[in-house]
Amino acid sequence: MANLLLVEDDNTFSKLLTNFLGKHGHQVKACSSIREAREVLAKNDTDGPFEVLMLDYRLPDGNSLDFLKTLRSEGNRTAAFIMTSFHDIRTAVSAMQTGAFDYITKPVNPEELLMVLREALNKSSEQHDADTKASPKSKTGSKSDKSQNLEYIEGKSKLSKQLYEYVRLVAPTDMSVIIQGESGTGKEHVAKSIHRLSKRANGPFVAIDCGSLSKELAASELFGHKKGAFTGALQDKIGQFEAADGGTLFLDEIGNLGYDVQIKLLRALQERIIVPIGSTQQVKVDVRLIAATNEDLITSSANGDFREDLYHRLNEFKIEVPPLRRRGEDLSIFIQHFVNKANEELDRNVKELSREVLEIFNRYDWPGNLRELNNVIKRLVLLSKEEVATIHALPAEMITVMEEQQKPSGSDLKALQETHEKEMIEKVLQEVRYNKSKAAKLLNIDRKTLYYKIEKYHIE
Ligand SMILES: Nc1ncnc2c1ncn2[C@@H]1O[C@H](COP(=O)(O)OP(=O)(O)OP(=O)(O)O)[C@@H](O)[C@H]1O
Repeated sequence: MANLLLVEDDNTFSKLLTNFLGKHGHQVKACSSIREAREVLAKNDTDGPFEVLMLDYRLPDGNSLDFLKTLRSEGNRTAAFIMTSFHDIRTAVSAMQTGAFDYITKPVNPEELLMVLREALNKSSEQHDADTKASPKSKTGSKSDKSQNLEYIEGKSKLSKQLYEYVRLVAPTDMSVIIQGESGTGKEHVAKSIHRLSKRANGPFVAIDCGSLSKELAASELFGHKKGAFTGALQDKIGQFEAADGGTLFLDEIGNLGYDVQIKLLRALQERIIVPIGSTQQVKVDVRLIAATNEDLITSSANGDFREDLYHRLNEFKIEVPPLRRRGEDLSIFIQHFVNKANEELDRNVKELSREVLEIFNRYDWPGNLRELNNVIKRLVLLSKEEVATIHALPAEMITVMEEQQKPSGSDLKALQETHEKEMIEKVLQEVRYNKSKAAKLLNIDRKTLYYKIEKYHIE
């Protein structure tokens, strides 16, 4: 039995979920707004802490991503997943950067819900194990490796070949690397590949998700602390820099680190020395750093959000991981890989996907990249009892959205105009590396109009 917090403003759906989960042995506390959820979390009068937060995306007093961001910044690290309509999928994708564990599309399929919940509970217990361990290799705040399938595939497209050529080129050196790419493109996989092909392969690979750390926690997580250094520092703690000694430290979503921590990080990189919080003792460390980001750190440093000196120190080598929609023939290779993986995990025997499903997959632009493909296939396999997975196991709204996208016909002038407008905006944004001011200027519209159109056309 698990203790779950459900935040959902649709009362009928909320009751349905509560009953359904109750029948499966879980205890659910349901709230209908962020305010109410905050009160419940503050009181914490349930039997023990919540193990999983299930959050509807749109709530009457805000959206659950902002809510989650606040919770994370306050140090709450309970596993959370977002429930969202397919229309909001792009937002759900960014949920991953706010430290959500996963997302699930509405209407929620019961079997899928139980599967995601099971995975969230696994994650929650791993987190708990890590939090209660005070050993030097404690993975507190770090991304755990345990549940991840280490098997990976490279793909055959030109972009993939180039990607892995760079990986093999930089791996044996001790250079710091920045891995840039959209959410879910496989940046962590690339980082692990570099580690495995490096001279440090026998040393530890420690991954930290900077997106899910509060500003206060980040410094102690990276550099460790002495007992009593701050409220809550009940014992000495070794930071992840030390845990990664002799190996590789992977900092995911590095753009989320606060300015103070950035200064400390720069010093650690330059001098190869760290000082735990509350200590005066310097500790020598031998760590290779790999950082990942899905934003353009040059722009962030121009805006003053990211220190330029740190950027240059990290950027000894940069690797761009291409989005799935640009990886051409790789799509079918990844489909096969994820189908095999899902068959194994879910004890199914799906041999192939129907022609309609493949057509949709080929046309869809996969904003959540490999993670989204993996999720959609997992759902497809879970719901397919036959050897051929058909369109019926796809989220209904995915099919609707694809049908809508197909609509612009030669005679539908408005739709054609909109398609052209969308393509033009995407092209210009890419040209100016997503600098919106520059893009607005080139397109001869004001920034506000550009933002409106980006939202309207769901441009990333
Ligand atoms: N080359 C690969 N082969 C097989 N699976 C992969 C590969 N790359 C990524 N994946 C799978 O895709 C998902 C996303 O990968 P990963 O976490 O590495 O992406 P990411 O870019 O680091 O994501 P984020 O931006 O959210 O940090 C994971 O489930 C991972 O197992």
